[in-house]
Amino acid sequence: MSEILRVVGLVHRVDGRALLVRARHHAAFYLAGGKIEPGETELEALRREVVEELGVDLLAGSERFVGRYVTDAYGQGEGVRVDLRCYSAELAGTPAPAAEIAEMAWMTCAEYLAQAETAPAVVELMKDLDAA
Ligand SMILES: Nc1nc2c([nH]c(=O)n2[C@H]2C[C@H](O)[C@@H](COP(=O)(O)OP(=O)(O)OP(=O)(O)O)O2)c(=O)[nH]1
Repeated sequence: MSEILRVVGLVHRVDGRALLVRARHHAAFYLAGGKIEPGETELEALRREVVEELGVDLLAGSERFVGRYVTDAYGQGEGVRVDLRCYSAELAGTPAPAAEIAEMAWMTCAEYLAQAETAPAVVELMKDLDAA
């Protein structure tokens, strides 16, 4: 049976590079963020996940919808899709890896595409950001 995960992701760019995270036990970097819990708005989920993963809050009112990407989910079994809603936002402090995040990195589109492993939705997003 096919499943679709409703996920929200943070698009935060400085000097042309996007902030990406890599969770423990995963090879690919992707957007900070995660599944939207029942009853939560997309921005509530984004804020909760960013605080958890990067130890920093979003600057209230700075959030902007960037785009929605429906692709195969990264790191899940066959037939699992992700519906990734992406928002840009300013951060109210300096991000640092926390909780299940093993490391973070700042990458251009070209640097992301050169990674040995990538997340399909992030490939699409990075190409769109590069073309904009
Ligand atoms: N945070 C995030 N998740 C993504 C992206 N692209 C993508 O396919 N995903 C998938 C991976 C996960 O299956 C799911 C996000 O779930 P989650 O971050 O709440 O993680 P989780 O602990 O529930 O999932 P799991 O890693 O234990 O399977 O969306 C992305 O850019 N950012």
